[in-house]
Amino acid sequence: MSEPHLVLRGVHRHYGEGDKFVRVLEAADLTLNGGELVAIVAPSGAGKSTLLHLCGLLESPQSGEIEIMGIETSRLGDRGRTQLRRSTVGYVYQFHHLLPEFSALENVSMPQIIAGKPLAEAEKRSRELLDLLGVGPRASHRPAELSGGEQQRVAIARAAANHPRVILADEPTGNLDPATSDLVFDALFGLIRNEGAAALIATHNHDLARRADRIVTLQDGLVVDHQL
Ligand SMILES: Nc1ncnc2c1ncn2[C@@H]1O[C@H](COP(=O)(O)OP(=O)(O)OP(=O)(O)O)[C@@H](O)[C@H]1O
Repeated sequence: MSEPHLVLRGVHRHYGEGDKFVRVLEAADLTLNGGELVAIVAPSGAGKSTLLHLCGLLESPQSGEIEIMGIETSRLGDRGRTQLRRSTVGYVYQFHHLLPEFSALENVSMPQIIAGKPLAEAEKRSRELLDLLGVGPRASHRPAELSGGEQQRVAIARAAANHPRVILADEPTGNLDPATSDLVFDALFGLIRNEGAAALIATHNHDLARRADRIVTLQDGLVVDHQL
């Protein structure tokens, strides 16, 4: 079997001190393999966003190891972390965060251009992704000219633009109605399988979580397997 895309070992993360001390993760372990889709379902404040930020190298743990594509990240400096994040991680948020003055095609091309890809190649990849996610016909539309579900599918295409090995999604359907959530999840699932990425998706939607390969929750600072 190929190496896991993401591994957390004994990760500890707390915030604040004294009466503001909040222990979020105590000794969290998690392994995500390529093509695997894991849903994380836990109550508000349990630490889902914290876990995703740690996996995406946006925050550092106080102790423990986080490995992405075999690279142990604790000894990397800020530049090394940023480089690794840009080349291996794609992030999808609850609100799409697309750039309002740019078209769907430009929004998806942007991270590729920043990574140094020539424009024609970037646009080719963007069109493939937009087609795969069912929003190809909206490529020239700006975010305000798209529905909520379309905006979110463009945001997923953008997250996948640089072939990330790990896709992290924080409530990606949190502000969509059930039918649209289903559509966006279908698109996200199809994409992850197609690209062979590993995905960790925080969601409050149990029906969607059940469609993942595995469901985990956070309990006493640990990541534990969960059945709904
Ligand atoms: N920067 C911070 N400083 C202090 N405490 C923080 C910080 N970020 C998060 N916390 C605390 O850590 C805990 C976990 O927060 P987190 O946002 O990870 O939860 P969550 O499970 O994503 O919640 P929700 O479902 O409501 O978004 C919360 O109790 C929160 O108050």
